[in-house]
Amino acid sequence: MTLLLDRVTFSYHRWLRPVLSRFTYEVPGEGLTILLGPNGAGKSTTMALLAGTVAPRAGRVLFSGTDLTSASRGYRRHVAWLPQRVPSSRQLTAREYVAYVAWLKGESRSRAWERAGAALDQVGLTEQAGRKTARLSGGQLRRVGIACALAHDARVILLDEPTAGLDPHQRTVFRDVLREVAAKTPVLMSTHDIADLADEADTVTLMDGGRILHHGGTRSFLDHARPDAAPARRAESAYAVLMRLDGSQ
Ligand SMILES: Nc1ncnc2c1ncn2[C@@H]1O[C@H](COP(=O)(O)OP(=O)(O)OP(=O)(O)O)[C@@H](O)[C@H]1O
Repeated sequence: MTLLLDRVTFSYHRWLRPVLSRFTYEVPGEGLTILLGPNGAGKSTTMALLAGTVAPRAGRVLFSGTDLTSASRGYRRHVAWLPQRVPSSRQLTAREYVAYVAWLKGESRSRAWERAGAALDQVGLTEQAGRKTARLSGGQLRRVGIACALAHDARVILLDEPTAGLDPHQRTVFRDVLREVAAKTPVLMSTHDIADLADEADTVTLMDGGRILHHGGTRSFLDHARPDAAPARRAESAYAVLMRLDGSQ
């Protein structure tokens, strides 16, 4: 699997300045990649382009060499996508919601139902499986969204801030799930939880202002930390140094 933004230019409106301009980025083909950057850096935009939910104004989005503009329907089955805001439904229970997404992604009805139960169990929501999603808390709804991303056999998983709004215990549960999932399927995940997740990641991408400031193995990212940074603060320090926030450059 290769997933690549090739010299992509994108703006939300024709008259607005592009968020990304001739932007090239390839999602690593294995393991967990975390996408870091300040608010407004372009992370969600990058992920939405990779998920095929928005189209570039120029350039190409290539999945294993095929341009998405000509193959979007088929492509969406291969990509699992957790958007930043998970819409709730008044009608559907958590299990129905996850099963519906799995069915849309090409699973048979019975398999989608089965997978939905297993995915909700993975994210610790079995007890809420029968509740309408509109009646869940923000963190629970986020976990329903994560379950949707896990409930079908995707070839790449894109998670936009999956840990936002999760309580500390659920973050730990999520980390365990993530480790298991990323061992089999490449995962690209945007996050502000650097300290929590840098240790788990194989690759770290840091972007700002629609540009990549760092892309490489986690160790090479952490090497940017100040030498006096405490071990538990190395990721935060590396981020500050690369973003030139620490006053040292
Ligand atoms: N729907 C929209 N309409 C117009 N501009 C938008 C829209 N969504 C995002 N933008 C702009 O695009 C730029 C990149 O936003 P994006 O959401 O991709 O950043 P981000 O790195 O995901 O930020 P955050 O960490 O806050 O989620 C920002 O300047 C933002 O204001």
